[in-house]
Amino acid sequence: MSAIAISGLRKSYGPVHAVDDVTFAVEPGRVVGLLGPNGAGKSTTLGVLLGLVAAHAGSATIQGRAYADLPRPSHVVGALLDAGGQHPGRTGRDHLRVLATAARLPLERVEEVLDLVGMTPAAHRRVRTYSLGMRQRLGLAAALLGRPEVLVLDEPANGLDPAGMRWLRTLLRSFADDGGAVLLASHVLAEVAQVADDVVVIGHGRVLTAGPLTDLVTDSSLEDVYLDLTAATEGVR
Ligand SMILES: Nc1ncnc2c1ncn2[C@@H]1O[C@H](COP(=O)(O)OP(=O)(O)OP(=O)(O)O)[C@@H](O)[C@H]1O
Repeated sequence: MSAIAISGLRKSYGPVHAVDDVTFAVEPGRVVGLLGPNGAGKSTTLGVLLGLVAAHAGSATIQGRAYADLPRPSHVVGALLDAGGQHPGRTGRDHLRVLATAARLPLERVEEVLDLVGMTPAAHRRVRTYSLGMRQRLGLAAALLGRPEVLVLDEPANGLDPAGMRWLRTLLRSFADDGGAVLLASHVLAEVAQVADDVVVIGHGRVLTAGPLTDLVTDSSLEDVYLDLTAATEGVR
């Protein structure tokens, strides 16, 4: 069974076909980069997958079930969509404790994930004092809380410094090498090129290409391939 299966997915906002018949899968042990220009439909696809956006047609499942039907979702999937969802007045540690309590996870796990993302020294500070990169790290800690088998990440490298980018890459690689599956939406092509096994490129809501990175990038760089593929869909809708 695929870790993530998206099939014939459609979602429109008025006249805009945000997602227009999108089909792809993420297998266990793979890091899949979801690429596409601004407004291509990446966030909408992830939103449907995580039960935040209702699709008009098709299906999006995690380990064979819609998100809403997962018995203990935090044990199955960890998501980082928008680091802005963190309460600014809470400390980083309290933010994670609230999430851990809601998911019925032991509070010791909070200390483990804080350590994992390198945030232990800043855990007592309020989120409003965090830099973007620190909020991203806290968001990743939240995603990892339930020891999920699937990670769904929207622009996780946003705001990370070079050391943070390398740390993230290592984390995602070892997560996948342990059998986990990662779906990673990103604009940072160099980052995707260094970590992804497979790439799905979408433009104007449609899949332009999908497959192993090594098949896509032979003589040219991922940037060249990506810009060629998306040239026809240039400009936001
Ligand atoms: N809530 C909404 N209401 C109206 N239109 C929306 C809404 N959400 C997304 N859209 C539109 O759907 C299309 C796809 O948007 P989406 O956010 O999925 O793209 P994206 O690939 O994530 O873009 P970006 O890289 O800029 O984050 C865009 O044209 C966008 O304007």
